[in-house]
Amino acid sequence: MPSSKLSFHVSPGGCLKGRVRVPGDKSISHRSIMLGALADGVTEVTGFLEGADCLATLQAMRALGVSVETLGQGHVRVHGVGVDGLRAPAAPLDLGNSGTSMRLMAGLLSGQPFDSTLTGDASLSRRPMRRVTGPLTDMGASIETTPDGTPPIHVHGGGALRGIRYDMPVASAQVKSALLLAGLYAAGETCVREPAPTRDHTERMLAGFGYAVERDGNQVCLRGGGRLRATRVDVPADISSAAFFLVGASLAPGSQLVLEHVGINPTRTGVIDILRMMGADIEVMGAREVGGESVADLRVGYALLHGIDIPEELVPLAIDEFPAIFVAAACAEGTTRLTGAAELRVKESDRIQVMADGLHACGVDAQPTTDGIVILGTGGHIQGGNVDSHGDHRIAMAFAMAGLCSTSPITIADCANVNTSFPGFIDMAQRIGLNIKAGEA
Ligand SMILES: O=C(O)C1=C[C@@H](OP(=O)(O)O)[C@@H](O)[C@H](O)C1
Ligand SMILES: C=C(OP(=O)(O)O)C(=O)O
Repeated sequence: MPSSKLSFHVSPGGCLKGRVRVPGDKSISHRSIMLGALADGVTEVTGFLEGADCLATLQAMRALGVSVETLGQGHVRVHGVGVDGLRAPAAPLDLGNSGTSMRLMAGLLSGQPFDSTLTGDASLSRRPMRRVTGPLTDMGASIETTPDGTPPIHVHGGGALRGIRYDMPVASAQVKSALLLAGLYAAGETCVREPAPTRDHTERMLAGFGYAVERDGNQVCLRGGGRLRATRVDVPADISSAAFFLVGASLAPGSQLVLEHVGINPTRTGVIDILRMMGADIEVMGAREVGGESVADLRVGYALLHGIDIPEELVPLAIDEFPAIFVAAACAEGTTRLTGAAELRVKESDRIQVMADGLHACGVDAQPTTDGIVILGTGGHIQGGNVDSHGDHRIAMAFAMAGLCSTSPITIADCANVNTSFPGFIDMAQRIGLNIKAGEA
């Protein structure tokens, strides 16, 4: 039976208790492999996310001639080949479900002397790529998408890149990172200006690999032609995965949970701010610096949540957490309004429409808008129902948490892609008290 038939079945009730460390940060894991590959020397990565998305990046790097050892339990050793050491791949690079892999690799491959093709699954093949191919073309790259601007992407290598100054029309860390990676190969300076702060892991990690990056307000610049020095990367637990349990524990009376060693880079903590504005009881404990990134343990207990108008400036800082936040809003007292989040429509699914449909299936009044949603919280429980995740990992895990505030079971279809970002989700969720089972639909 195809794995897309995997479904989750959540029974109502229960609460979340204990201490857990969710898997490694997806964004940092991707970058550790890419920069490790381009560095001189051997990079040791610990805490690496062994989910399908980051493994797609790892396989792509192997196909480009980089030796990458997977030593178990998130320990990966990357034998860097230097900025000029990649080799032409023998076949198209299949990046599965991973937008980050495709967009960052498009930048990286634009600077190579060989041709390459990037493909993905049905979801990735619908996602917009002109946001990277446009500015890469301005840098002198020869790069094509389909006429719709979707994958596959064909990169014709061998051209000379030149640095540009680019004002991003959308706040996207993937676009910023793609241009910085291409900028490593460009003559002169590449500068990217963002309309609002987005995750800055690329800039931080480049600095960790000894590459000079200048940051000034909303602009980041680097000069091409430098080299990267291998280093150690300790990947913190992914706040985007922790977010599901922050929401679940907030919704279920009796919950008391500690999420260990979570990355709390300020460009990622919008979910904590938003949930606290809604009344959540979240404590950041023992904040510390690990390899250029901040980490902390997060304690979360049950709290009565209320609806809010989500400040637009928090949107890029919580962009992947909205499916979970919508579930919190559905169980909260009063109305929650989100605006300025049209980007949610071009993720692994149209997260505004798919969440609205799922919430309707659970009896919640949720009105999608062009750039957001209005959710009328029930002030307690929602109904159960049958929800379709459309193969979107974050939708599947968000509705799994909804079981903690539903009156009857919730069945969620098409959940296999949870493995892209959170392998072991079912086991960990069961261990801390969620009444969830996975099965073939
Ligand atoms: O750079 C990254 O690692 C990511 C950036 C974000 O995408 P956008 O750049 O499209 O906002 C985010 O949604 C994605 O999960 C990971
Ligand atoms: C949008 C996401 O990832 P990507 O763009 O890498 O597919 C996500 O993980 O929520």
